[in-house]
Amino acid sequence: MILELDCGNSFIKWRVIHAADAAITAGGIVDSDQALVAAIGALPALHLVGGRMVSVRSEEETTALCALLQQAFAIDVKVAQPVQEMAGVRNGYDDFQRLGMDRWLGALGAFHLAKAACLVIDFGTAAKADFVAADGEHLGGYICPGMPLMRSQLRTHTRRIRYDDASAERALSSLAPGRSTVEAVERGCVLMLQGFARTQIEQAKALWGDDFTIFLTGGDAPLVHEAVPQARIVPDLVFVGLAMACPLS
Ligand SMILES: Nc1ncnc2c1ncn2[C@@H]1O[C@H](COP(=O)(O)OP(=O)(O)OP(=O)(O)O)[C@@H](O)[C@H]1O
Ligand SMILES: CC(C)(CO)[C@@H](O)C(=O)NCCC(=O)O
Ligand SMILES: [K+]
Repeated sequence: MILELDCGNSFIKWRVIHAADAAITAGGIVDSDQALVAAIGALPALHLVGGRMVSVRSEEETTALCALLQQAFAIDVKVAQPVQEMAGVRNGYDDFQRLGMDRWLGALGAFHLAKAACLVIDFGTAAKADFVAADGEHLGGYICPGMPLMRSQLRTHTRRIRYDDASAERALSSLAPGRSTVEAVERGCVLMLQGFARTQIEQAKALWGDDFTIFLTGGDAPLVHEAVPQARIVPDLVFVGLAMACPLS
């Protein structure tokens, strides 16, 4: 069994796969290193032989997590590293090392699945879009605040925007103009995300006509899907790229 980890800015997504056929045997989302060790440690019949990780956290945090996993489960965890080119995709940043590894692996995974021009839109803590042309050239992309950051900025910098998580969830049963603060904020932020997605698709159309595949990923992708029904939701797109960047055998 192999442990796979996607360490985002707010959450760690993890899963355990079989080495032989990549079948997923367990997985989850946690918000701390300790919760990760506890969740994995609680699995019955665990036989980890290795691990691979993508991290957008600092070098120190990433190294500390690898050490913790070595200590807890006696495994070496490979960390995906930036490269100029892989699997037919060429990194489009002026300095390839600066491109977020989650974005790079998402682009690799998408190009592998589409084998054609693709637009990857990832709605996590940050919202990001990346463009890969049909010849594998990564053209670059965009980064904006995602849903959690937009929400918390509004809460932090206004005095009268306050509401709890349960009412936030209820507010998203519709996107009609809000008749309460929670509805106005939650729906407004979702419309921002949808507008972001639509604008990226317009750009892709200008570049490639109708000849491209749209991938949606990240925890908040479902909030946007109704606005772009032609997109494929691939929640594990970063893991597809991770397997390509860190083959274990
Ligand atoms: N089971 C879940 N646990 C945590 N967050 C979830 C879950 N399902 C959906 N979400 C939503 O996903 C969002 C976080 O997305 P994601 O986990 O992709 O972020 P991240 O990887 O930490 O961020 P980034 O990729 O920008 O660094 C949150 O806004 C949250 O509302
Ligand atoms: C944009 C985030 C924070 C999204 O997780 C991550 O991809 C990152 O830290 N990127 C580095 C900056 C960049 O991609 O230009
Ligand atoms: K992420």
